[in-house]
Amino acid sequence: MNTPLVFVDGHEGTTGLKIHQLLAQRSDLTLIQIDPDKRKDPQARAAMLNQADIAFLCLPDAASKEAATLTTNPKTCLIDASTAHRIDPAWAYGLPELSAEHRDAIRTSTRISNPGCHATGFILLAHPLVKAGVIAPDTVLSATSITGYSGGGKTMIADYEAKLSQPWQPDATEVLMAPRPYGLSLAHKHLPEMRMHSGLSATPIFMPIVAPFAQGLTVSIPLPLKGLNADGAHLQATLAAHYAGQANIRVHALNPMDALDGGFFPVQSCNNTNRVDLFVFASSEQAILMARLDNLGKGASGAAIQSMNIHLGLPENTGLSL
Ligand SMILES: NC(=O)C1=CN([C@@H]2O[C@H](COP(=O)(O)OP(=O)(O)OC[C@H]3O[C@@H](n4cnc5c(N)ncnc54)[C@H](OP(=O)(O)O)[C@@H]3O)[C@@H](O)[C@H]2O)C=CC1
Ligand SMILES: CC(=O)N[C@@H](CCC(=O)OP(=O)(O)O)C(=O)O
Repeated sequence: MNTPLVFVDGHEGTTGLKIHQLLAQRSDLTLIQIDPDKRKDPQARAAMLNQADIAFLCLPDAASKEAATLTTNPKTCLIDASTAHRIDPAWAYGLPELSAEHRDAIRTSTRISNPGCHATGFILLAHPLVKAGVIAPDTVLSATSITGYSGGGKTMIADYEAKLSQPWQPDATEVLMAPRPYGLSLAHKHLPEMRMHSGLSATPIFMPIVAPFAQGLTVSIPLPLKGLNADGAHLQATLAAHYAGQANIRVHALNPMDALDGGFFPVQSCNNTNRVDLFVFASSEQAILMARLDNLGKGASGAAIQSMNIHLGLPENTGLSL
């Protein structure tokens, strides 16, 4: 039997390597590889892209856009991990849990854009509440996201790991040992998709924070309840109803104090899974919504493989646990 041919453009990077590792174990696909000396040669890449049934683009934005123009075979399905096509209406947005239409678009489109890691958490929290009319579309939501340094790809990983392994150079390590807020130009690259795929008309205020651990991410959205016409129980029930039957999304009970570790929220508990955990912590006046995921799992490689499985009509097993 012919199995689908799968090519990973950028397979030596963080996202590409993980996709490769997860797919190498599968017998229902055939991985095809580019000559390592030609991995950035447009002609060699074009040949691989047009031979593949599925091509993952695990590249910087400019190289992803180039890959899209190099792909002329109408049968090749591109799954792009970069930011390049996430608000392009010609591309399906690879978050199948948002709606039946999203899942259908992933199945039928040959252009699929993989969501950003921070955006995945934010949109999974905000979309159902906007859709249900609990949050008005013109609300200016704010959000923070704490993430491990692997979210910054090879360069950031090398920087953290070189410096953290040099305790004899306290000046270098001390800066990285503290969490580092960024995105302070208020123009983080995930904002357009966060707004569009949540159904918001207003751009959220978003501050990501990178911290000295490799992997794991949690997005938090603070929400005043006054004027919302909803209490914490209603927020939790709305999320639970929206994601009922979605294997990759776990909506926790309201105020799950047992999910905390001595009162502290464990940011890394979805690591090495393709799962997102959603939480509502609420008092009578305020709520904090939280989404936890593995930035390399459901935030990148896991989500991309899930989209491939849906597109090919295969079981949704990504090789990561749920
Ligand atoms: N890391 C993460 O958690 C997430 C990353 N993403 C996105 O996925 C994409 C890949 O990210 P990530 O894996 O982290 O990045 P990395 O920097 O780890 O890897 C990118 C890879 O692309 C290669 N590359 C660069 N230009 C070209 C080119 N013209 N042709 C072929 N290969 C090229 C690089 O080569 P070289 O090895 O020579 O540098 C590198 O191997 C990015 O767009 C990123 O924003 C999305 C979600 C999460
Ligand atoms: C720590 C760090 O730098 N993280 C990256 C997000 C990683 C990611 O999701 O990148 P894509 O937008 O390409 O999907 C950032 O915030 O820019």
